[in-house]
Amino acid sequence: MKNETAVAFTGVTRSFGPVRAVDGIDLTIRRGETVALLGRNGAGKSTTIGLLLGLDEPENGEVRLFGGTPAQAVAAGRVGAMLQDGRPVPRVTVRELVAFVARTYPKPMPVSEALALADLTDLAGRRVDRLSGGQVQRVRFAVALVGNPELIVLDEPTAALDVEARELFWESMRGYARRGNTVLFSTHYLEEADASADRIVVIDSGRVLADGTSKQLKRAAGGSLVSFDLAGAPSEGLDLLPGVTAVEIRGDRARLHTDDSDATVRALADRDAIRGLEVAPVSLNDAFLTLTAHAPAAQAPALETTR
Ligand SMILES: Nc1ncnc2c1ncn2[C@@H]1O[C@H](COP(=O)(O)OP(=O)(O)OP(=O)(O)O)[C@@H](O)[C@H]1O
Repeated sequence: MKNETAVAFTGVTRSFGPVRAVDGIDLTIRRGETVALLGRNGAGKSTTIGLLLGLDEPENGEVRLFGGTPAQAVAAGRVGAMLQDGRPVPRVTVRELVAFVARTYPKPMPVSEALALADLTDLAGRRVDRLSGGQVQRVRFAVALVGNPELIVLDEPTAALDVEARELFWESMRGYARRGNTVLFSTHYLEEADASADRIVVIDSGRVLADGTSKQLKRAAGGSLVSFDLAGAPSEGLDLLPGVTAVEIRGDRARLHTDDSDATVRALADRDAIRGLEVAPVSLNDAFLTLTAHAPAAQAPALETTR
């Protein structure tokens, strides 16, 4: 069961007028995986999720869920979703709303279990329209999982949550994933992808730029960063040093991306260029910036981090 395919995109495209929101995506997600869809504003994440859920149709290519169409998987109750827009329903309590949704699924989990997973047990009797933004997000999470779906799709689930609420949310999500379920979530938060996903798919301009574990992405972007003060020395030739894959000069400081930091540091020592030397692993943030550096800028290049 573990290796069975949950999600398969093959050559999927979707345009809006001149904008190619999804531009030939091939993507396979196996059952039990937790995958982060990471990208800048306008990268194509929500469009991809809409196609996955069958809310929208691809122009070219095909989307399959559990070997069938998205509509079949959704109708069979195998998919739960938490999308970006969704207003609280007035006047019903949290328990009433979750119970109502549960009745629309063929094999729901007990309502109390969904409430516990979303950390809502203490709020079960409260009216949904009287909750804080973070509490409403948890209700939406409970609504997404009460049908006991094998695949849960979360579009920027922690947008607008504070740090503590975000951590609680991911704890709940990991609890759900540990039961063997498949999770796909989109985010701009690099640390969230790093901490909560088995695999990260970076998309930009509707294309998959990178796909792998956070370790693999960091390695693809150059394994370490070696930085030092130029102290007035010329920067020519730094790109030719052993291991170096890219060079950035910021003021008087040079930052070398390297896949062999030992060899790079030895070569710098030979040049007597080790003033203020620092060696650090590439962060996922650096990896993301390197990977998207050559792509055309998205409409709003905001890159958020949780720290
Ligand atoms: N219904 C639509 N009509 C016209 N253009 C659209 C529509 N939906 C999306 N787009 C465009 O398609 C591109 C991809 O948008 P999408 O919402 O998929 O990106 P995103 O990665 O989810 O962005 P964000 O992080 O800002 O939510 C953008 O250029 C967007 O303006």
